[in-house]
Amino acid sequence: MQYGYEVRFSSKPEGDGDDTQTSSWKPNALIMEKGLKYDKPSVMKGRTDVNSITNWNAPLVWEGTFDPVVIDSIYKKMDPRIAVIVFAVGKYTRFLKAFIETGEKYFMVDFRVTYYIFTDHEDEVPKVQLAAGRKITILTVPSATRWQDVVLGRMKWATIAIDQQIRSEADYVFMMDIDSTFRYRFGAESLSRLSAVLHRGYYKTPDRANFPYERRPQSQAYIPIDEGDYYYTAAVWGGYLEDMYTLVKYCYEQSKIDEKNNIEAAWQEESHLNKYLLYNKPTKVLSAEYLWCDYDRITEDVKVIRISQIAKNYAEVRPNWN
Ligand SMILES: CC(=O)N[C@H]1[C@@H](OP(=O)(O)OP(=O)(O)OC[C@H]2O[C@@H](n3ccc(=O)[nH]c3=O)[C@H](O)[C@@H]2O)O[C@H](CO)[C@H](O)[C@@H]1O
Ligand SMILES: [Mn+2]
Repeated sequence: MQYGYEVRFSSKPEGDGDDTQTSSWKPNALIMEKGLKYDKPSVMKGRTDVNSITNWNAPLVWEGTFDPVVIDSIYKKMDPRIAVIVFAVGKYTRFLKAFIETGEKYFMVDFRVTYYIFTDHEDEVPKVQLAAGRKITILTVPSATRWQDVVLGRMKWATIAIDQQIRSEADYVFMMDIDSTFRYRFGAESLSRLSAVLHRGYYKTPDRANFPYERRPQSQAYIPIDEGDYYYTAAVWGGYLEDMYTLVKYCYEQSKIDEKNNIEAAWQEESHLNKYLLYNKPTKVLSAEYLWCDYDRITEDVKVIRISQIAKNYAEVRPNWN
């Protein structure tokens, strides 16, 4: 039985051996084991109903655009340490159990994963049995009276935690919303220097002017009406630790400048994230399969749902309304 619980923040990690273990992970090394059996890839056949490449030549990942056997073999060779950063502040601790339990079933199965749980209610973190090589680290953060402070605060606390601790413990970092459950494989095909997920509500929006980007020039997140590629969700994003650190810190710093100027971006850190990713293109774009939601009809092109956002009563779970 492994719970692997540790509670710490500013203190130096004690470690169980895992933390200091050097990983064999190397960026960009696409080395596959010998003798692996898998279907021959075709140059002619593939998904024809959706685009699976961006105009900067990055993969746009859908079910059917990768072979899990091949991808897993490559990334298992690197055996990266994967950090998942989630916040469960106030009433959001109720989402932890299902998130972790389903994560154990579908998220990076057979990989080394640490769930970093940032919470103001350590005692409400459930005991979930984890597979070998996986653990939970609890980090305490202050409570909040505005949900906006929690969602933006994520950028601040994640910046500090990466600096103080996570940098020496992980190769990849994912930032995720906690109000979600895994439903289907979410695996190594999602790994790259910087991977962002298309927001399910806007992935088919034909006109970029209709993206909910921040449109006020006074905000650091401002994007002119005639610019933009896609609208990305801030509920799931990931990449190499240092690239993620740069981006998380960017969102934190930009929102601090906004705060000084008495402005809050339309969709908080999501607006800053979208601004960054417009000018610093992600190296993989993950389709809306990677974040759907319980209350939206499933569209024809979405063959599987890997994470689904739980339908929740905003007024009931959030500390404030609007
Ligand atoms: C699907 C999607 O695009 N999600 C975005 C959308 O989220 P949502 O409307 O889904 O926001 P949300 O209520 O899930 O808040 C985002 C996350 O912050 C944490 N939290 C929030 C409030 C609180 O009291 N306690 C707490 O722990 C928790 O991890 C939660 O999952 O808008 C937010 C900002 O407006 C963020 O950009 C989310 O990533
Ligand atoms: Mn959410």
